[in-house]
Amino acid sequence: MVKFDIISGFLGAGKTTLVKKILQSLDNKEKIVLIENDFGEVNVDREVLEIEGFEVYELSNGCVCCKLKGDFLLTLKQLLSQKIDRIIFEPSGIFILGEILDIFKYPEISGKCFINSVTTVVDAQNFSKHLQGYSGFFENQISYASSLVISKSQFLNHKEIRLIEKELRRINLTAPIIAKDWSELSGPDIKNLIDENPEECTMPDPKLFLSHNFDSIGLKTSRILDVEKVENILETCKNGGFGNVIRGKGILNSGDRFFEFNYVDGQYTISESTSSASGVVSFIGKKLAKDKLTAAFQ
Ligand SMILES: Nc1nc2c(ncn2[C@@H]2O[C@H](COP(=O)(O)OP(=O)(O)OP(=O)(O)O)[C@@H](O)[C@H]2O)c(=O)[nH]1
Repeated sequence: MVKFDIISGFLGAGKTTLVKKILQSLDNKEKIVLIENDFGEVNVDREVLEIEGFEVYELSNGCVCCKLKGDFLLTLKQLLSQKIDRIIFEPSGIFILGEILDIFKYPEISGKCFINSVTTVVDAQNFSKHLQGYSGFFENQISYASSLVISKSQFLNHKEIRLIEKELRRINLTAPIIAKDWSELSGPDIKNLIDENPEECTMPDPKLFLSHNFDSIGLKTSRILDVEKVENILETCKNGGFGNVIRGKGILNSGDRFFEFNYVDGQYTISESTSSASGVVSFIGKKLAKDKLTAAFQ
């Protein structure tokens, strides 16, 4: 039977970062494929993961729990006709697990594949903001996790982390909670996350409905943009000049090198990229000023 591992978490929580760590920790004799679902029109994560040499199937411009559910079923059927051992699935940050469970009841899927784990990444830095602002998605993702992993814990003190753990335990009574700084996570820590779950995955009531009324914009650009220019754009995001930007990411060309940017709720980083597939940008938020964002990058 093919193992199906879900790495869930809200926008910008750290799913792709954890997927990379998981892939580096798993037995390299296993044939593993990835399904990346991005709410935006352009799938930046695919570019990031393919650089690392992994086989990635992309589902973009919507969420597999609603608009892309049919595409998800087709992709799954196609993958299960091949000889593989494990599928790692990174859903969009606004994914509702219950909405795809019926797919795992079809005999052609259930006879070949089972949900092995649901790991939810919880962003420590934005915990209160996400809990208050997007509680439907946020609590749903936490409550059905078989493991919870706190990301960006190094930005908070011990007491703040304990409070987050307490809140997580209120929402999910049983899942192990991992709050270590990710630079200290060992290979076995990561492998245990998805393969040693003490509890069987508890499956949610599939009737929960949450409206995906988020805006997104995906752009491809051949423009040469230097880092300072992109810093200015991200500062404008912070100040609300492009609407309410929740998440932004991209790979760009500064002329002599490629760089990646990551924007999550007012914080951003810019780092060097090994990608040669540059010129991709994606933003998700509410009431986005799409024309202004397009003009900034194109
Ligand atoms: N310092 C630090 N940064 C982290 C950690 N986890 C994630 N990040 C950063 O957070 C940003 C978002 O991480 P991703 O892994 O792309 O998050 P994601 O959940 O896949 O984001 P979506 O694309 O919205 O689905 C990146 O800049 C990461 O480097 C962490 O534990 N520590």
